[in-house]
Amino acid sequence: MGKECVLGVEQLQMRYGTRDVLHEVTFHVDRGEVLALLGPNGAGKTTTIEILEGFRLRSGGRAEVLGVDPAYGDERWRARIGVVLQSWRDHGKWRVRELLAHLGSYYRAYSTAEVQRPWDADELIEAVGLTAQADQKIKVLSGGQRRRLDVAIGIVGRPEVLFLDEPTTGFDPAARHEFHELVRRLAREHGTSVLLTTHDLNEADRLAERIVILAGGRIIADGTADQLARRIAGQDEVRWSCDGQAFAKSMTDSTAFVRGLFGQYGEAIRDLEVRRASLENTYLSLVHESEAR
Ligand SMILES: Nc1ncnc2c1ncn2[C@@H]1O[C@H](COP(=O)(O)OP(=O)(O)OP(=O)(O)O)[C@@H](O)[C@H]1O
Repeated sequence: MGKECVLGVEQLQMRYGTRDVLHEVTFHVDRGEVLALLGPNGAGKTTTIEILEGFRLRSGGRAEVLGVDPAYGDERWRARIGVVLQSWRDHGKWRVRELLAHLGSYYRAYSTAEVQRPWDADELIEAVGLTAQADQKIKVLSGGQRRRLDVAIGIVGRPEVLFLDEPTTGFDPAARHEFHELVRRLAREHGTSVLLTTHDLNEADRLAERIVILAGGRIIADGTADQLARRIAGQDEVRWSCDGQAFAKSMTDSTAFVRGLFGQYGEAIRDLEVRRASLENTYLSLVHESEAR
């Protein structure tokens, strides 16, 4: 079965005044796919996401989300997308369950046979790990708990496409782990397509099936973490020790190297370790390469 593209930009351009900040950016996301948009500060990630959310008008090129040009998305279209915005501080007096039930009620009119809207408030609260805080006022929540609430607000309408702009900033490691599980479940079980920006390369590696790297408003890489790693030389690092001496070497074909090593030294080889280039190495190398051009 062919994959269904739910979101895409082609030759996308953005100009602020006389400055071009996006240059012919082209990528797409399939149904149920998690795509991470990475890039240094100022690369154009938020601008791209805001254009796709319909919050910003592009200067050129094409954009489509769920078959609609975001510049002309109506309420029905908006009900099918989810956006995680930063903290709902103005609602400090509301209680968690109360706010989610209230916001969810706006989506009821957009419920369909395939997608029941909104998400039941208690089920949603459990899914984001806020059960113990369900009856607390928002102003007493910790930073990480507020962020979980932001995520709950973003998905209360059971969106088909979810935009997450640096979603786990301020999460403790356990909250981050639970959040990753939630995003995977949304993609796998509910077919939600996710476009995520993050500076946490571990997060991108764990969550995303595909990674797009933007630098200076241009796409410099697009592929799986493995495909990107293969683009940089010396991708694997092999470490071993022999007769009490430690060795380390970077190479492209570690399998052949290890075979040769055992052929030559056999039983004398100890502490063998083979490491694929981390996404961090790959990312730094690709960004550095693009800056040198
Ligand atoms: N409203 C605006 N007016 C003028 N320039 C802007 C505006 N918003 C963003 N920019 C510029 O556009 C470029 C891209 O910004 P954007 O916020 O999209 O980058 P980003 O990749 O999301 O960065 P970060 O990782 O720091 O969040 C930057 O050079 C920024 O200064």
